[in-house]
Amino acid sequence: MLSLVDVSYHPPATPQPVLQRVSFGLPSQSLSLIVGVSGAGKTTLLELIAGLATPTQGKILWREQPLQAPDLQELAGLVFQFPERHFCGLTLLEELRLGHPELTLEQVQQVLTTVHLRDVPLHQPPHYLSGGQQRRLALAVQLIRQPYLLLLDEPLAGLDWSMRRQVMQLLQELKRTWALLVVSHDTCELSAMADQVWCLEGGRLRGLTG
Ligand SMILES: Nc1ncnc2c1ncn2[C@@H]1O[C@H](COP(=O)(O)OP(=O)(O)OP(=O)(O)O)[C@@H](O)[C@H]1O
Repeated sequence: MLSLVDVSYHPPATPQPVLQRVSFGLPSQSLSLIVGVSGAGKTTLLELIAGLATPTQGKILWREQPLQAPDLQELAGLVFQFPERHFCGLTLLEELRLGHPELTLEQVQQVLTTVHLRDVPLHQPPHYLSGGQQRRLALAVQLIRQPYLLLLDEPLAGLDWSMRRQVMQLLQELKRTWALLVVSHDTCELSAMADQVWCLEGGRLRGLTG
């Protein structure tokens, strides 16, 4: 289990801390949801867990051991909001192998099967995929690194009803294997499948359901 213990984040540029004494645990095979209005600190929290920023106080632990940013970068896969805007590969294969040219075709096919993109040709440009397929590719880009934890920033944003359903179905499947943490500005459809739901308000976290 990955745990946050009294994590605060107070960059010098802000009069108030962005996050204050945030504590929670992320068990494997579960989906946790954090809701909060715009500016509540949701993305900042994901960046701390992904090792892209460092808490100014508190600890992030993995099996009781404190973790540093490089450990977190290994353990967590962060899917940004509108991830399709950040695709750089000219083809699906290139996108999946960015930074990991050693990945075998078998590993690539395996992850594409996991996200139900097995039938899409590997030479297809990512931008030719539908919105729902692009979100699934963004998940595959993180899954292929075999993280413990998937961090998802507004995974349903900008999708129509049928694409939202596709992505939700996939998240339901992924939580059988991975720990998932989703942040969103509303309680959205995902709260029905969440194992724990918290609200982030004024930099503090409070539980909504368990
Ligand atoms: N390093 C930093 N320096 C100054 N301010 C920061 C820093 N990191 C975060 N903030 C501020 O913290 C606040 C929370 O930002 P964050 O993007 O985490 O919110 P959010 O809940 O994800 O919002 P949204 O839903 O609009 O994406 C913002 O006001 C942001 O400007």
